[in-house]
Amino acid sequence: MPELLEVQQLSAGYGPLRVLHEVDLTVRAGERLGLVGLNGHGKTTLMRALTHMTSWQQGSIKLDGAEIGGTRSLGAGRRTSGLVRRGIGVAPQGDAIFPGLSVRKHLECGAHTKTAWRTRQERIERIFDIFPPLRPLEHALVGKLSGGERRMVSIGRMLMVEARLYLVDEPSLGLAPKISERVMTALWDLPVEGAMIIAEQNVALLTGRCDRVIGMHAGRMRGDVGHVGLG
Ligand SMILES: Nc1ncnc2c1ncn2[C@@H]1O[C@H](COP(=O)(O)OP(=O)(O)OP(=O)(O)O)[C@@H](O)[C@H]1O
Repeated sequence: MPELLEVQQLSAGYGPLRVLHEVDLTVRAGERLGLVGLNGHGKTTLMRALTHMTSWQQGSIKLDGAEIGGTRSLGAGRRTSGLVRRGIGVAPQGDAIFPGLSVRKHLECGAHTKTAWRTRQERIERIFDIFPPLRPLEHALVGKLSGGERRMVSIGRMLMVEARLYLVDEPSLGLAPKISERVMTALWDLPVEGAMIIAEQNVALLTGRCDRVIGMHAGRMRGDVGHVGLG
């Protein structure tokens, strides 16, 4: 499989704080990579650096061979919308949802390309097939949903366009074990042509639901934990 994401010597942080230290990482097309590490070791910061959401960064990030990294000393988010258009989809930690909007409106927010907007109805149907509990909640306000349902909305919104690289940050956070397993299994079952990185503290949840798991400790990669996929 060709390399879809190639990260070399990526450092990033916030103000004077350096969180990532010369990270190297390669992800192949079709691969689902689990990123494990304890709280505060830099998993979220790596995902933010891939979308230029840290306050500064340096190092190379190649997406499908094109350089999207480089040195940036100020200004989180200036290139983020361009990177999303280039094919990076994000389900951020802790949902980042709008409590006053309905499930349908959230999913429509994810349809940000012209093609996705034109075909949003069938895309929403597909999300309901992936997460059946959302179907009867189509017009419910997201603020009234359970944690598990909100997580499904957040991931569903990410899936409304075909991304090359999906970044899913701690899908199990705050969820009951059974619901976490359901969400993780749905992620594993998705037919994805690009690649997916799933950050997770609970390595057991990744077992059987990722092709490869890498550890992260104190802002550095800790090598492959192992190939734990089913396929
Ligand atoms: N916006 C920010 N400003 C300053 N420091 C931050 C910011 N976000 C994270 N940090 C710090 O960066 C370090 C790494 O945090 P990060 O969120 O990347 O870790 P993580 O492995 O994803 O853990 P978590 O599971 O809590 O998200 C921590 O020391 C954290 O306090």
